[in-house]
Amino acid sequence: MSGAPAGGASPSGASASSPALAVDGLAFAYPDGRQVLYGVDLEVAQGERVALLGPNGAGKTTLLLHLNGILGAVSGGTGAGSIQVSGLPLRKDTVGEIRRRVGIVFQDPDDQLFMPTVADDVAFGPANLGLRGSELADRVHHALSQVGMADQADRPPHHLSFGQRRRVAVATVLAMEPEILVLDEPSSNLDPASRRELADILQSLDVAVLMVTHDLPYALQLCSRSLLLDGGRIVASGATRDLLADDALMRAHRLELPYGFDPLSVPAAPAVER
Ligand SMILES: Nc1ncnc2c1ncn2[C@@H]1O[C@H](COP(=O)(O)OP(=O)(O)OP(=O)(O)O)[C@@H](O)[C@H]1O
Repeated sequence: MSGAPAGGASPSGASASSPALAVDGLAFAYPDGRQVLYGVDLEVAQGERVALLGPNGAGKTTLLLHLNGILGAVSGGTGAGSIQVSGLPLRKDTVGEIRRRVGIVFQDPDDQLFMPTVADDVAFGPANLGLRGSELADRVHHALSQVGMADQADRPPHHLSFGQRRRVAVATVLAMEPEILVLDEPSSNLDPASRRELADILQSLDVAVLMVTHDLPYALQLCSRSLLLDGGRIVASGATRDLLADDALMRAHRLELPYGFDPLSVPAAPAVER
């Protein structure tokens, strides 16, 4: 969480009372001219978990890649709009701090794991921030403990199962003590037990989450609120249960629940006051 004083802005512009993430009027076209985002507005409150739903090609990944400046104006691209993370605006001079604050867990853990051991991978980011010695070791141990992988610290990542590698990828991001955890399809390719274990881990974390997912029961279980992106626009926003129970909305945007799944029969994730 932000170290800024409650209710006031720090010299960096960060504020503990600001939303964890605020996106305002985000528009973007790829260099080939294809317009993918059209004025996207969204907010994730401190401690809130929000699902970003939408059919293939809606622009979800394109949006995620803007959140830490991989795409967008700070990377030399074109577009419009603004992004703030706990009150700190994304700009060329803040992109380093924004990348620490926005922890993106990509769909393929092997995109994020490249060191000889699990501990080395988790240490990589905090070591780049300047942590050393016992401070670094404690940070690594804590992040691995948060995902139940502390006993695997000395193993090479490629000896782990896919589900374990995804948990380590989450730990690499948690070790940066982010303001918001951004997950791209966290339940994809997981067996039912690994899927449930990851849900338990995500529910135990005290950090805001924005989660792109096609796994609608997962969104319902973990996220009290969902946003629906289609054609580069937020077309619906509300309680996940209400969105999933809206048959006409679901059909209009190519979202389908598993056969026989009734969103009204599942306890909804508790809402966070915003
Ligand atoms: N590098 C690129 N250059 C041009 N167009 C791109 C590029 N990357 C993605 N697109 C286009 O942008 C649109 C949105 O893609 P994006 O991957 O953001 O959607 P998505 O909602 O994440 O889809 P999915 O659910 O399939 O992952 C698609 O039409 C895609 O073809």
